[in-house]
Amino acid sequence: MEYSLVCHNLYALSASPVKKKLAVLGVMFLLWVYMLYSCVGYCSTMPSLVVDSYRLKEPEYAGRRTESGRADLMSKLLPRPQGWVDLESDYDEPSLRTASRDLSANEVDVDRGEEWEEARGEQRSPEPSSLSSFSNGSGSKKLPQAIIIGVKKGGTRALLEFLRVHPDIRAVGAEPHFFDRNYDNGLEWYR
Ligand SMILES: Nc1ncnc2c1ncn2[C@@H]1O[C@H](COP(=O)(O)OS(=O)(=O)O)[C@@H](OP(=O)(O)O)[C@H]1O
Repeated sequence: MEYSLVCHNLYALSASPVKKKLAVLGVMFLLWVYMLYSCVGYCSTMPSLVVDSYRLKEPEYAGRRTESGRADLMSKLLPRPQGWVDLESDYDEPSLRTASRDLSANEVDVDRGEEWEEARGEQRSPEPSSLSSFSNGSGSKKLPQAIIIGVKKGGTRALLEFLRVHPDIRAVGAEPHFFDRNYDNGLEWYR
């Protein structure tokens, strides 16, 4: 069909100036359609940049602008490495907790991935109160459950920032220097 149209346009070239212009326009239109067609085909072969709503069910988008929301999103988007150590201790499902703590049982990761995601989803909803209580000072004061110790320039800040991404981990903003500078202030100060 395109071939006959082109022939027709070529024939028209020898007719009159108006027909010549129409013929040129026709050829240009065909070229434009061809380019558009090629472009659409090329775009459809590109990998999609839209994050698959993979496991991010609609209601879970709520709160993505909060710190815990961003962290939750990151933890869902980043693949869990083999031998992932689950630092949380308050998940209800004992088998899941055992699995995530067992560094040698790498094979359970694949099978338990879905359970892990589900457990996280269930645990997230009552979560915001903990962070907000931390920021407004209304939360209970506790001694730390983990301490990062390292020499200067040993990468402790990087480790802290990686851990801080986890929504269930809270960390003080600045280094408290309890053991070297504030030990005399006692545990009450440390809380
Ligand atoms: N994974 C890894 N590999 C190599 N280097 C790393 C890594 N993580 C952190 N870093 C570098 O560690 C430096 C910061 O360490 P600290 O956070 O312990 O510094 S500080 O003493 O608390 O100020 C800092 O080095 P400088 O940029 O030279 O200061 C970081 O770039």
